[in-house]
Amino acid sequence: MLSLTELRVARGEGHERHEVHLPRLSLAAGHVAAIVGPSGCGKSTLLEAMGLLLAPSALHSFTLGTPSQDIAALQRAGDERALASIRSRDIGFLLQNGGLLPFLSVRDNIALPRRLLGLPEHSERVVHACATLGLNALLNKRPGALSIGERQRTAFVRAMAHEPRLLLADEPTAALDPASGERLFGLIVSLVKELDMAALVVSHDYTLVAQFQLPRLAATLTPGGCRFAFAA
Ligand SMILES: Nc1ncnc2c1ncn2[C@@H]1O[C@H](COP(=O)(O)OP(=O)(O)OP(=O)(O)O)[C@@H](O)[C@H]1O
Repeated sequence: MLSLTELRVARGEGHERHEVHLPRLSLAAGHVAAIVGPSGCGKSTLLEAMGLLLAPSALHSFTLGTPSQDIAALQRAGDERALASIRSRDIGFLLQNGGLLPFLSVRDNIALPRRLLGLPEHSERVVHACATLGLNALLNKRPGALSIGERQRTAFVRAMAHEPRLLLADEPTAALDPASGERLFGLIVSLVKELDMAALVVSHDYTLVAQFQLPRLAATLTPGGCRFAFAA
């Protein structure tokens, strides 16, 4: 479902340059992996590169979906149109700051990805996710009137509303209490199975990562950066 080799992505310049290296990653449909590592090692950078928000400095191969799309070839060819289409249709991104549009209600923020793709607005999975995460009473509010945890839950539902092939979530439980965090992790794991998608979740919550038995893509510091590999 997702297969990638030799991804390098750099942040900063000169002696502040920090390079993230992912030698290989393979994720089967229906699986979730956690990205773990110390603050500043490059977890968000890795997620942004895989979400096609940040151009890699090197990439050998990157395929996604069934039938598979050759993302590395599109990047080499500079085919921005095809990459933008994959980004909006096949990838769901939950950013660390939520990234909700402040002038839209919770309902409209969640509806936006489906609207933009011309999909029917009603989705049983979205209705179920809103109910599971306790968002039903908040649907008419704007993000400015929500707590950070409520924004995070809304951003999660928006990221999965169009049923992407790949879900990328940056610390989705950072602002949640333990019970809400567990509900959100449970929902991610069950949705990913149900929809045969793949997901990468950056998390500092090792208790949840262990509880859901997620494989860990862990950081090792290297001179000038950091390398990610599955931990034993
Ligand atoms: N826009 C940017 N320009 C330059 N350097 C950046 C930028 N964003 C991040 N960095 C640097 O890149 C490195 C990796 O940052 P990144 O945010 O990916 O780490 P992280 O592991 O997600 O950290 P955290 O757990 O604190 O969120 C850090 O050294 C950071 O200072």
